[in-house]
Amino acid sequence: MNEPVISVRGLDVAFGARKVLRGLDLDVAPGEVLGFVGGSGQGKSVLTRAILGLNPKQAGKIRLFGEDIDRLTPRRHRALERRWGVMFQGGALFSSLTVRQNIQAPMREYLKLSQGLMDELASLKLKLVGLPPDAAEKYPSQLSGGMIKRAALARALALDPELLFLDEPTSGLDPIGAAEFDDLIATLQKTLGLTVFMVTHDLDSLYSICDTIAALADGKVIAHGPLDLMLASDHPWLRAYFHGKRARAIRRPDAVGIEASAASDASAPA
Ligand SMILES: Nc1ncnc2c1ncn2[C@@H]1O[C@H](COP(=O)(O)OP(=O)(O)OP(=O)(O)O)[C@@H](O)[C@H]1O
Repeated sequence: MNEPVISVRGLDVAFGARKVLRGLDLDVAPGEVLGFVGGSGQGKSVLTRAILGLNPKQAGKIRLFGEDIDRLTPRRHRALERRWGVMFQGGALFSSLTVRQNIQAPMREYLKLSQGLMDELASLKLKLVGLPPDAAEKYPSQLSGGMIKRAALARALALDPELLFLDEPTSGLDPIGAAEFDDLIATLQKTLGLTVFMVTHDLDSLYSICDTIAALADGKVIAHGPLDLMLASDHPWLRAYFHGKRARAIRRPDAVGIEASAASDASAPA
């Protein structure tokens, strides 16, 4: 088996007396599109930030592209950072910079390129995420919610990453916008061969673009596998999540049996 792109073992993260992650294990394989789910406040963002080295951990090992992040020299760590892109919740664009400048921010930080080349690259990234050329000179406050997401995705792709972290990419989008954004992620993943770690509450995204799903509860990954494994799980949180009232609205052509079993489970909490 190929070495995982992300490997987490025995991860503990606490804030004071509050233990958020407790001995968490997770592997993400090359090319995998992982949807990471869990109740609000369970620690999905904390895990993402710990993997990115932005949250200190109390115990455990995190390996990225086979490298133990605790054993890297600052120079090696910086080289590794260029191999991933992050789209933070809400986009987190720099409000005082134009879209073009936002996309070029990682290039300025990590690469030494001429302004002309950075302009060409920024135009390319805009095209890649389906934004019109005139979006380049706009400020985030002049963009719609959907355009902000696309601009944030373009910035996450600025350094041609192999690994993409997405924190609730479709939140706040209307269903059509969310479906278009899912399609965009799926297309980019295939054409660029990305590994994707996506925190989401969006059941449609899980059904339509994720190869596997990992669920977080009580500080641990309680299940990790394809959708069918999640649907078959007896874990109360997974049953509530995948067979609750909201889940029943989701229809798949091949899901007759699943829907029948969900419909019969009238007692499952939403
Ligand atoms: N810097 C911090 N200091 C103290 N507590 C924190 C810090 N960051 C996160 N927490 C706590 O850790 C817990 C997990 O937060 P996190 O944002 O990871 O949840 P989440 O699963 O991403 O939730 P949501 O789905 O609502 O975004 C919360 O109780 C939060 O208050």
